[in-house]
Amino acid sequence: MEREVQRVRQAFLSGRSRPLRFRLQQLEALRRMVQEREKDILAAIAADLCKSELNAYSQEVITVLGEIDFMLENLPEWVTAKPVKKNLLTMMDEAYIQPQPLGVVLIIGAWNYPFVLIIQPLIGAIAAGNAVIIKPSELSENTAKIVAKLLPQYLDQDLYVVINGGVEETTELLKQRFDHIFYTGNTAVGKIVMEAAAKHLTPVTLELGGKSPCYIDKDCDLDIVCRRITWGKYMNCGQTCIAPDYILCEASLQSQIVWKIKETVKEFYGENIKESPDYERIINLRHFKRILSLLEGQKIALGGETDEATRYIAPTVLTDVDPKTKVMQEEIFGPVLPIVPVKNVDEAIDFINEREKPLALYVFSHNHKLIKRMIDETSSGGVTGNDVIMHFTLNSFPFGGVGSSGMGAYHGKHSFDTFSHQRPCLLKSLKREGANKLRYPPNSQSKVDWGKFFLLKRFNKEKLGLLLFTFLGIVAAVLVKAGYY
Ligand SMILES: NC(=O)c1ccc[n+]([C@@H]2O[C@H](COP(=O)([O-])OP(=O)(O)OC[C@H]3O[C@@H](n4cnc5c(N)ncnc54)[C@H](O)[C@@H]3O)[C@@H](O)[C@H]2O)c1
Ligand SMILES: CCCCCCCC=O
Repeated sequence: MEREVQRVRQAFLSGRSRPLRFRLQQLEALRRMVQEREKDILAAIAADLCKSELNAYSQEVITVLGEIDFMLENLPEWVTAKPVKKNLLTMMDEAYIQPQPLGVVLIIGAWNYPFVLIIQPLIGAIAAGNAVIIKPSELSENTAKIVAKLLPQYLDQDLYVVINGGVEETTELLKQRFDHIFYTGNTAVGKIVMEAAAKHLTPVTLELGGKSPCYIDKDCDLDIVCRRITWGKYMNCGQTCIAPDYILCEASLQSQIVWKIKETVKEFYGENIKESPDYERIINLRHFKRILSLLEGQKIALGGETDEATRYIAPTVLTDVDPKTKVMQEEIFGPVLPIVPVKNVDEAIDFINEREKPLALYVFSHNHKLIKRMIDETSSGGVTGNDVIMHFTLNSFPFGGVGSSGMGAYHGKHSFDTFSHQRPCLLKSLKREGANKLRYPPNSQSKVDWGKFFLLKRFNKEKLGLLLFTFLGIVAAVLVKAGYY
C-alpha cells in the first residue's frame, strides 16, 4: 500500500497533472470511457443494486457526463490567477490568487450510487490538477471491479489509481499520508477517517448521512406533494443519502398522505411491485435485517411485505410514530417512511432543531413565508422547498452536510475549490525600498501614524482615494528616504 501511494506521489511530483491541457485531456478521456463503455458500467451498477440500466443511466451516468462537460467548459477560467484588490502598501506590486493542486487525494466511495459517488469527486480532483487514489465501496463489488478495469485503459495509470478492498485495506490506506481525503459514507466511519487524517494533518471532506426531515404543511396540494415524496423516498429502494427520512405533519393529514402515497406507488411500480424494473433491492442481508428491525412495534399503514431471498422490502409507510422508537433514532436508508405527528410548524421546527443537523431538509407548502421561516430557523446541508432530492442536481450548489451530516462540499466549481489550494501570491519589486522604511525598526509614533493612515483610512470614492494615497505614499517615501523619520 505504502509503495502504491509513493508511486502516485512520484507521478504527482513529476508535475504532469498540472498543465491545463493535460487536465482537459484526462477529463475528455474520462468522458470517452463513460460513453464507449456505457454498457459495461450500467451492467455493473444494475447488478450491484438490482437496478434497471435506464435508472442507472439517469441516476448516475447523466450526472457524471454533465459534470465533465461543465468542467471542460469552465476550467480554463477557473485555473487562471485572479488579481485581488490592493492597498496603498501593495499598490505597485502584483497581487493575485493562484489556485493550485493539493497533491495526492484519496477518494473513498459508498455503495448506494457506486459510480457517481467516486467519479464525480474524481472529476473535481483531476480538474484541480491532483493525483488520485480511489477506493470504491466493497459492497458494490461489480462497479468497483469495472472502475478498476476501465480507468487505467483511459487515464494516466500512475496518477489515477484504483485500490479495491474492504475495511482492512481501507484501514491500511488511511495510515498513509494524503493531501486531502474525500470520504462518502456513514457518520461512524467518517469519524474513523477524520481521526486517521488528523495524524497527518490532512484536510477532509466528509459526505455523510443522517435523518432528513420532510415537513408537510396543511396548506398544500397533497396529490403533488405525495407524488414527489414517493419518487424521492422509494428511488433506489430508499438507499439515497438525501431521501426524505421521515415526515412531520399534523396528525389529521396522515390518512390522506398514506392513501395518496399508496395510489402513487401503484402508478409508479404497478400492482406487482416486485415485477417493476423501477424498484430496486436492499444491498445486502445485513442492511435488509437492519431495516426489518426498524419495523418492530410500529403501525404499518402501507407496505411492510418483505422477501429475504431477494432482499425485497415493499414501499412502506408507518403512522403515529413515537420519536423515541428505533426507527427515529438512526438513518433508515431503506423504503420505510415514518410519519411523526406534530401540532404545527413551530413544533416541527423545534423537533428538527433538537436533533443532529440533517443532510437535507424538505418543506412543502403553498405558503412561501412558511418555507422561508423553516429555512431561517433550522440548519441542514441543503434544503428544497416543495420538492425532494432536486438540489443535488444543480451543480452551481455546493453539495455537502453540516454538523454530523458532514463537512466540506463538492459539485462543479465547489469540487474544483475543494481540491485546490487558493494560494495568495504577492510579487514585489526590489526597488522602492524607501517606503519600506516605514515598517522597519526602530519604530516611532510617526511611522505608526503613517501605517494607520495607509492601512486603515477609508475613502468613499475609490479612485480618488487611491490617487490621494499614491501621492501621500510618494511623499512619505521621499520623507523617509531623506531621513526625516
Ligand atoms: N453525503 C453524501 O453524499 C452521501 C452519499 C451516499 C451515502 N451517504 C451516506 O453513507 C451511508 C451509507 O454508506 P455506507 O457507510 O453504508 O457505505 P459503505 O459501507 O460503502 O462504506 C463507505 C466506505 O467506507 C469504507 N469503510 C467501511 N468501514 C470502514 C472502516 N471501519 N474503516 C475505514 N473504512 C471503512 C468502505 O470500504 C467504503 O469504501 C449513509 O449514511 C448515507 O447517508 C452519504
Ligand atoms: C438523480 C438522483 C441522484 C441522487 C444521488 C444522491 C447521492 C446520495 O446518496
